[in-house]
Amino acid sequence: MASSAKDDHPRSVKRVAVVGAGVSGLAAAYKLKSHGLDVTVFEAEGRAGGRLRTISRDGLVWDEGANTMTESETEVKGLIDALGLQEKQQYPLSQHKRYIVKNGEPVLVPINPAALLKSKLLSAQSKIRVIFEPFMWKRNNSSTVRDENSEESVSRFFERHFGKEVVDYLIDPFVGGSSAADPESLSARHSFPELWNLEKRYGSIIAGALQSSLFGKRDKTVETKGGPRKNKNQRGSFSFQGGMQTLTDTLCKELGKDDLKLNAKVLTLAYSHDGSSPSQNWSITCASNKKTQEVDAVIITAPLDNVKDIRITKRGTPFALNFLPEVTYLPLSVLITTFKKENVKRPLEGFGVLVPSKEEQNGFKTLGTLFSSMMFPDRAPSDTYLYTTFIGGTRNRELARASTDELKNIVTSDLRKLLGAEGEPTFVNHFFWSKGFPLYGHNYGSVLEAIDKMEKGLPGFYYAGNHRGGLSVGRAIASGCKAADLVISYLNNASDKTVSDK
Ligand SMILES: Cc1cc2nc3c(=O)[nH]c(=O)nc-3n(C[C@H](O)[C@H](O)[C@H](O)COP(=O)(O)OP(=O)(O)OC[C@H]3O[C@@H](n4cnc5c(N)ncnc54)[C@H](O)[C@@H]3O)c2cc1C
Ligand SMILES: C=Cc1c2[nH]c(c1C)Cc1[nH]c(c(CCC(=O)O)c1C)Cc1[nH]c(c(C)c1CCC(=O)O)Cc1[nH]c(c(C)c1C=C)C2
Repeated sequence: MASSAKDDHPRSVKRVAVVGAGVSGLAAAYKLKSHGLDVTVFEAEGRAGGRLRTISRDGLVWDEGANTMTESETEVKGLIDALGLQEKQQYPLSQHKRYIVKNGEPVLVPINPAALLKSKLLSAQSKIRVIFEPFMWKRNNSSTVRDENSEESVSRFFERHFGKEVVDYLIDPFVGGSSAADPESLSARHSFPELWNLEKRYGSIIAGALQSSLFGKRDKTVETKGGPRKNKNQRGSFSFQGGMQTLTDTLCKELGKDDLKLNAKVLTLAYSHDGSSPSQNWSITCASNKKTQEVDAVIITAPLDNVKDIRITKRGTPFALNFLPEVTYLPLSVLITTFKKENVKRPLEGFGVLVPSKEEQNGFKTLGTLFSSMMFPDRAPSDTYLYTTFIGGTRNRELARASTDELKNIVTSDLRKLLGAEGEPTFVNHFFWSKGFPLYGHNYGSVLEAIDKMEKGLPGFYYAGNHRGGLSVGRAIASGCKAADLVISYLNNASDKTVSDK
């Protein structure tokens, strides 16, 4: 019997390597370790956290990467609970107040039908089109539902349903503020999979969303060991006391120093299983330590661009990754500025303001600004406002690379127009992400296929992170946790196989 054979010959603990100490890699490592496996995380940089990056200096706290996250994925709630981080979760004040610039002025984004009817954001014609979308679809059923395999852009998808103004003043700023991309470059199927499926099922997006949320209410409460629990958190976005990096710092603490190798860029991965044993099929070398490390399975969370640089061999033969398509990356600059409150003449309360591309004609050059110290007052002294402004993305790749001085002038000019911020900022900090975001563009389907092919060709090799299934922190965590589950069942299957082979 399998179990007695196991007891007679206790197997040493299985070892797993995780490449990349961003939030997906750390979440995967935490799950594997909680499962009793030996884990080593290899990180190329001298710090862990990846795109979660918080700085505290001179009484200011700011995030240079992700600023908030949501609990839309069940894995997030599970992780926060397991880490005991609920007490440190910080919900932004007035987070549902979000603004979009129209004709040079910030306009509150309507969050219900009554507010939409009153809003200055859309013309009467567009409002009518939104309200009548469910009926319009029925009339134009055959012409509006697109071919399932077509690679339709986000702009075309929404324009068919709601018209051009909705794309220009709702969709364009929304995708800018959640991916730094523009609606023309994004694939509708991959950027809005839920809406894509709603259209397929119901035709009308609005009718579909209403129906599915009515039915969904039943589905959203899930049974867990601790009793029924809401699947989706209704409280919206959040951060942590001390900023987003609190999450990855806590994960690192749980892992322990020995299990996390910094300045350890992975250079080679060799799969060498010869059929004699299921254990330690993988050898790894990294930059800091040329000594080879043996592991049973590998999870890679490095950006695909970096994966191409790793030399992978399978039983002595190079495993060429030339089938991986080019991923387009979007550059982004993040500018932190502070102003004395008395110098900001029209401050706004809420989450932040987004600038549609159309508003470039009114002289705006930024993508948007988070009202960071309005959301989290403990992030700046009480007489100071701290703002986080984003520049670049698909809208202006060149500007993302501009000097700190040039960007400071651009941000100061936009904040003067939007909030009446007068004079120079009292503090400026600039962080440049040369490859801030992978673009979920029209070739994204082939990226997913290539990831599958890579995993199929390499036993015990799994890929996770924000290139797969979503850009958000929550999706990256979910992806890491899924990869950890796959490793666990791969190792269990391998052990069962050997034991029964005996
Ligand atoms: C400016 C900005 C703002 C954002 N805002 C938000 C937000 O508000 N809300 C939200 O939900 N999401 C936001 N995101 C997205 C989110 O932060 C990321 O998608 C997520 O953190 C990605 O995590 P990851 O683990 O997949 O990748 P990463 O964080 O990129 O981690 C990958 C790690 O792999 C390492 N690595 C690369 N190559 C190797 C190698 N060969 N060997 C070893 N290590 C290697 C890298 O150094 C890196 O640390 C934002 C991102 C940016 C850039
Ligand atoms: C203006 C540029 C950007 C702002 N944040 C980001 C950019 C590029 C990056 C970003 N923000 C979010 C995500 C996760 C996306 C996801 O798939 O969930 C990313 C990659 C969170 C987010 N920010 C906004 C929205 C609508 C979301 C989705 C989650 C949520 O609703 O909270 C809006 C928004 N982003 C920025 C501003 C100023 C802003 C609204 C006023 C900055």
